[in-house]
Amino acid sequence: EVPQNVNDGAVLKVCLQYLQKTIQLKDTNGFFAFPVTDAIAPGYSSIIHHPMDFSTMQIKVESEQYHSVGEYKKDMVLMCNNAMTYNRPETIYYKEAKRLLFIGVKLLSKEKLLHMKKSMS
Ligand SMILES: CC(=O)c1cc(-c2ccccc2)c2ncccn12
Repeated sequence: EVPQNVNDGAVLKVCLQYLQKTIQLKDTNGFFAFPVTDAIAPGYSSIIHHPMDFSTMQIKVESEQYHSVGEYKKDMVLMCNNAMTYNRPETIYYKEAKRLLFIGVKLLSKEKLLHMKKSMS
């Protein structure tokens, strides 16, 4: 019988891998797949001090740097807020960030997570 706390780390990792895959699928243009460079976004690194993107989040999931879904959600919200800070509202990047934020928050909602937890136990 595996003690529950050991199992919880494995369960969390499977949940985060599922959430990452599901949310990243919505980024159809791949705008959020990799860190934004100053080459494609002039002045980005002097405006955004805590950059975040899906490839960074993927590394953190695989190396078990997230200890809860809440910590993962914070990075997803940070990634979207960065895009809504740097880009003007009329740009596709801003609009895509807003859409991803809505999808992500809905997917990571309390009831969805409770349901997922139930289906895991
Ligand atoms: C996410 C973001 O802010 C972003 C992604 C991109 C992007 C564009 C093409 C390919 C990959 C990312 C981008 N280009 C200009 C200004 C902002 N961006």
